[in-house]
Amino acid sequence: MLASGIYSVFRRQSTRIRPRVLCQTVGYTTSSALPTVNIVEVGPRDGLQNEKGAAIPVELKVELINRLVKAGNTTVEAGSFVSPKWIPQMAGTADVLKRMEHIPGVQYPVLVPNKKGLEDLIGLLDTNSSNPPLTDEIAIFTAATDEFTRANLNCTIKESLERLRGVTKMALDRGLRIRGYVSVVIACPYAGRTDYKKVREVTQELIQMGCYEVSLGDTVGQGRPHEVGEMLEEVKKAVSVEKLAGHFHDTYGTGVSNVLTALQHGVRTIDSSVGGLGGCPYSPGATGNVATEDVLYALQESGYHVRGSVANAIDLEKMVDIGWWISEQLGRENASRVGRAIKARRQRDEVKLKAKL
Ligand SMILES: CC(C)(COP(=O)([O-])OP(=O)([O-])OC[C@H]1O[C@@H](n2cnc3c(N)ncnc32)[C@H](O)[C@@H]1OP(=O)([O-])[O-])[C@@H](O)C(=O)NCCC(=O)NCCSC(=O)C[C@@](C)(O)CC(=O)[O-]
Repeated sequence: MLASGIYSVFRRQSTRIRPRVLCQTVGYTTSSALPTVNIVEVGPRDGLQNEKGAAIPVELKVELINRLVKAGNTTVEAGSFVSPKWIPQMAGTADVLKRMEHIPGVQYPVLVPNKKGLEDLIGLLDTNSSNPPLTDEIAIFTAATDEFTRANLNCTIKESLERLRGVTKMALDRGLRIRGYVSVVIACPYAGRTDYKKVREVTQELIQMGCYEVSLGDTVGQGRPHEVGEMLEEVKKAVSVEKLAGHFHDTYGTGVSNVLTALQHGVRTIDSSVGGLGGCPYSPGATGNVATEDVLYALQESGYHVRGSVANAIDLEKMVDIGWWISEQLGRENASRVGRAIKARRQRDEVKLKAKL
């Protein structure tokens, strides 16, 4: 009964995880009949890549990833094999992969922009025949406007897709799973409002190349819920909603609303970032991703089940601790509203307890 329950929930996610491995390794159970939401924790990549100032030590990145997995996250983006001249904070991703814990059943995708990044990753995998492997998943990325791809990848959309065709072929030949990203799906910092038809075309191309899923990025964090809904309905004309994920930055405070809208439109995978870490190096003024804590709180008792490995969930209280810990380590404000509220609640509880003693 339990096993079939687990399998029926995970069958729809068969491209994301392998149920049998998962059951044996992290001992998940899920009897929930509720629709299951997958969280892709992007803090260690999308979050940290945008931190200004001194280089973030490898040890800190490793500790962040390990803590996130202990809190129940089952997909944690671990870094990028990009040019350190372009994104200095992602230097050392190979060392991060080598030093962090690898829990069977947990996915640790890494971004690669081009063949050079993929060759570096494959070189690393070839010299580390660990089981489980250091990673078995890459994420590739492009955008829905030429202006943004020029800023982010130094080429047009068409050129980026041509490059990515070579990357995906090589990755699939190597047995790696591929996740795709399309940035600026609602608005672009350089080109204004995005044409949703372009989002549809680019998403479709990434799926045809072999991505098992494409994450649609409101990179600027400017999207309003109705716009997210309109964009998704356009993309769904060409791509099945099971293959779509939502990636919302929270610049205008619409992150959680946009997550809920995406779920209403059938999306079941959401990217988010502990403590709301991040921004986008090529989207001036954009804040971090919607905070994972805020998403978890919004989804409690909402009719959705969030998949995770701690008591069959992601532990919100532990995520709050991590959000505060990493914010302090980085000397930044904690951007999670729920993180701040829960800390205040804990302080009040402590005062009440002391008063009773
Ligand atoms: C793609 C390039 C390299 C083109 O940049 P380019 O300058 O046109 O590339 P190039 O081929 O001329 O190479 C320039 C130098 O970079 C090196 N290089 C080249 N490739 C690599 C590599 N993979 N790893 C390490 N080094 C690399 C290459 O070897 C060379 O070194 P040099 O000869 O000058 O010493 C550059 O534009 C780049 O690295 N862009 C990455 C940008 C990036 O990582 N952006 C952030 C991630 S996307 C994002 O955050 C959005 C997302 C996914 O979260 C969703 C959303 O929110 O919308």
